Amino acid sequence: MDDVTGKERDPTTRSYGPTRPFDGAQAPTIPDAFKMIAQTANSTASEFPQINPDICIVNYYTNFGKLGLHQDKDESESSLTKGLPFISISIGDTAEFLFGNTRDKDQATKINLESGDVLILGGESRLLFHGVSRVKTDTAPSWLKEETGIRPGRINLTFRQY
Ligand SMILES: O=C(O)CCC(=O)C(=O)O
Ligand SMILES: [Fe+2]
Repeated sequence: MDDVTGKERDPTTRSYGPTRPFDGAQAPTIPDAFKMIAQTANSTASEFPQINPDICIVNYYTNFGKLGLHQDKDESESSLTKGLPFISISIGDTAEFLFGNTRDKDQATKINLESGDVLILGGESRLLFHGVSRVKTDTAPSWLKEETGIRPGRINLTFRQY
């Protein structure tokens, strides 16, 4: 697998760079094992191009966590024009995930993203509005809690190519 230097995202300016904004630390590379999972998932969605991820955003949601409807459009113009997919992996408690063509949550479609679910938005769906309306308390698989001691809440990883 190619060794692509990771990028850090500055949530304030919504831009990507080689270093972490608050302390200047170099962005680490994405572990090969993580990349492998993302790229294997990517290859099952054969209608979308294959990416070589250089960004992995990790979001942790407590059981009160939410994320408003938004579009992911901070990646390069070329990446967005080509509709390069992002691959999202959910771990822990189930999320109620919304997506739609506008920012209006009343018109959005609601699905559950359970632990282990993979969601891929690419091609024409790359710029869909999406967000998390709630995280459902104590819905993580019991084996996951027992084997890892994962704390309550949800972890989401999204892999992208800048
Ligand atoms: O947590 C999720 O499922 C979505 C995360 C997301 O939309 C993002 O990081 O841009
Ligand atoms: Fe997003």
